[in-house]
Amino acid sequence: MQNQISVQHYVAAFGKRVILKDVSFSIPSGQLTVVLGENGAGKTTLIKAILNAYLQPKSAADEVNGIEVSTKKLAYVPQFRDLGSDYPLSLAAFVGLAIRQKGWPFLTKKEKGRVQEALALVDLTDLKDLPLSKASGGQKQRAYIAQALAQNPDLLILDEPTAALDAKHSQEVVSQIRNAQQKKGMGVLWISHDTSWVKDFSDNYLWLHDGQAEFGSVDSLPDAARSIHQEEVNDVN
Ligand SMILES: Nc1ncnc2c1ncn2[C@@H]1O[C@H](COP(=O)(O)OP(=O)(O)OP(=O)(O)O)[C@@H](O)[C@H]1O
Repeated sequence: MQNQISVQHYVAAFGKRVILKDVSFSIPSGQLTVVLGENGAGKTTLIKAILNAYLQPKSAADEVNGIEVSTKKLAYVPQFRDLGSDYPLSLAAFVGLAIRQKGWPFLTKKEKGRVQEALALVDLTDLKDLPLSKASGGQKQRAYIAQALAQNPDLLILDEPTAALDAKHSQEVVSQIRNAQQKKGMGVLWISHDTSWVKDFSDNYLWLHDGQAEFGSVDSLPDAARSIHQEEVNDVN
């Protein structure tokens, strides 16, 4: 199976503080990999390095800090985005914004179809005309995910997309993303502190701990990775 991300001897350090020590792993294409690790383990640092490797011009992208990203289109949904209470666009227009061609004011029929499909994947079809500023936190989060999905990425990176959602809506987003990932055959790299769904809805885990990165199938997810996170989630609740 082809790898979408290959990391060889990557080191993350801030001054003398080493966060990740010489880590190596590969993330296969077309699968859902959940990134686990306690607060401060280096998850966001690693994701930033992966995004940088993707964004570098081709000549430099082959190996940036030992990271190679082999994907044509990457979409990223950050952890928190506040678009303000006067944001003027509807959910559908917001989703369409990401795929509208430069210099062309209208979406083509095909592009409109992509917007509709992305909204349907996160169950927002009925709310498509709602101004984004009036949407609830969970609806906004789903709109951000729909905007990423409408770009038809080969690789979707999500930074805790369910962090602000209650258990019911979290579960819905998890299964919507899993459905979209399987339907589109895309890779998903998903930072999560909630491990309750991981065994049933993902393929692999990448566990960052003690400066190391451990990759494996979710069938062999270590209890230590699972329980630490459950405790964190329970603490918050
Ligand atoms: N620009 C920076 N300068 C100095 N230290 C940093 C910088 N960015 C991150 N760190 C430190 O690196 C460590 C890893 O941070 P990172 O945000 O990657 O952790 P994380 O696993 O994403 O944590 P969380 O679960 O809390 O989001 C933390 O101790 C953080 O304070």
